[in-house]
Amino acid sequence: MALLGVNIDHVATVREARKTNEPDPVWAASLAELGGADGITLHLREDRRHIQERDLHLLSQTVTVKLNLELACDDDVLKIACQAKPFQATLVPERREEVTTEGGLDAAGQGARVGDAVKRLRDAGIVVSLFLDPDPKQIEAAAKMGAQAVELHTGAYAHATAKFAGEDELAALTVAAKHIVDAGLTLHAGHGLTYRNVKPVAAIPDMCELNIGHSIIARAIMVGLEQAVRDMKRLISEPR
Ligand SMILES: CC(=O)[C@@H](O)[C@H](O)COP(=O)(O)O
Ligand SMILES: NCC(=O)COP(=O)(O)O
Repeated sequence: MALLGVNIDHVATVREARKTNEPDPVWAASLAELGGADGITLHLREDRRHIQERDLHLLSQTVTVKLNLELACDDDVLKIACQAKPFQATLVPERREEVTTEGGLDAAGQGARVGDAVKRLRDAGIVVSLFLDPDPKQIEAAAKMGAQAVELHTGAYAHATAKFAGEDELAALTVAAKHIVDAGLTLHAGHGLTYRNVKPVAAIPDMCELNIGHSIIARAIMVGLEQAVRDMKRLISEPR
């Protein structure tokens, strides 16, 4: 069964809407753990629009499950990551103007930059995952540069399922997943997954970890975070 990493960015989004001190993503992480989260994910963006360095430092000391830090291949955040030493780092592309992460990392086209980031993180003892589109050349580049895992970007599948389609996108994810596993890398997936579209992705063979944020936090506003996490855990553990 795939592990569930709960992304708590959007708890911080609500806090930053008022630049105050609530709701606290550190509290949210504890509640997510109580609901059965296997991991906590956070994205320290260059523009600090939600998660702040203070959150990362406190979460590094308090989270008792796997802490997964998403970050760009940027010198400043790489330094912060190497000091905070989360269990895992997932390298992602970033554009200041984007509403959320739009595409996968270009590990094939920016091999030197991404490879250097992988090395710095691994030298600090951090497990490294790359957030990639389901594209064979990207997966091959990830394996060559020493990444240990690939998180498949499920955004195209998620967009399609919102229009009651998604079979082609799911097929592309399934083929890429096999490629990742055959290359000796651990298989993760995430982005745009919801209570409605998660089950087919959770059922992809060898799926090890799903990172889900927006949909869980949206439901948590209605039912509470522990319950929202429990509901998602149940879905990913049920057969398709
Ligand atoms: C990499 C990814 O798919 C997302 O988790 C992304 O990091 C989310 O960033 P935002 O929370 O800023 O949308
Ligand atoms: N890497 C994906 C993630 O952490 C959560 O993305 P989303 O569920 O907020 O779209």
